[in-house]
Amino acid sequence: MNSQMPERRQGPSLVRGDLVPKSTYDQRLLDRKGPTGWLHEDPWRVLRIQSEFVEGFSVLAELPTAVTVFGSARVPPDSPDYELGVRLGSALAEAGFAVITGGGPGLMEAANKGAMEAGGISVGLGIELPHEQRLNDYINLGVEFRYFFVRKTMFTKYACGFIALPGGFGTLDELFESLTLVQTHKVTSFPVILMGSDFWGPLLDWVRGTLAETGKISPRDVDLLSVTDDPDEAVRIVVEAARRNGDR
Ligand SMILES: CC(C)=CCNc1ncnc2c1ncn2[C@@H]1O[C@H](COP(=O)(O)O)[C@@H](O)[C@H]1O
Repeated sequence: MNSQMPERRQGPSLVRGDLVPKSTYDQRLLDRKGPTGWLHEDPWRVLRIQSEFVEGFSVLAELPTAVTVFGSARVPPDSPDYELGVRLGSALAEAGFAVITGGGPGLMEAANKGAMEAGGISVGLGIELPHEQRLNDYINLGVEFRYFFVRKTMFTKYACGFIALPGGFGTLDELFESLTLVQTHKVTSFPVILMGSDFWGPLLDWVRGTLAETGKISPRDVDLLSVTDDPDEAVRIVVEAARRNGDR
């Protein structure tokens, strides 16, 4: 063998001759002049998604049993629905539940406000949006996510029930995702509660009428939803389900 041949050990491998690269792994790692296109490629995204799960699980794993509250981002503080959200957040906190919301304004803020004012744990799981936005002021534990689907896992994993206040597409998306998880037994003994009977009434009529009557859902599926205007009643439903599930 030619002892003049250049040789390099690279971790577990050995390269000689023309295969010896001009730089080392460390040099390339520390080189700030390299291209950055890989930041936007899928293998790197997968790592970023993984890190988001790791961060979310780490921050939330030691929460007490929580209830996730969904609701409109657009409701102003002087509206009756905001007031309902505050009362709901307080009632949940007084019953010992952490309250998880999407961390935004409107009814998310209302539920966080109620929870915080009642001395509870008020959690905001924020999402990066195209327009500037920060977590609301009534959160004592906040996590910001890049990916909607990672955040949605956190809404479910740490909660023992979902409560939907009035809302638009975002709330409906979260409500129906929750219902599908319950319907398909991906989560068990999980109450899904609608608060605001006037607001949700027409949707429920359509669920009972059109969906059930045309066989798109089973008649029993209608019972997966509870409706109330009373925060204490919502808490009672969650507590009973949590007891059945052995959560508390
Ligand atoms: C004023 C405005 C559009 C702010 C958007 N800011 C938001 N911040 C955090 N979560 C959000 C936001 N918009 C929608 N969501 C998610 O979707 C639901 C509300 O959507 P919507 O307003 O009902 O359809 C919330 O439960 C929340 O999880």
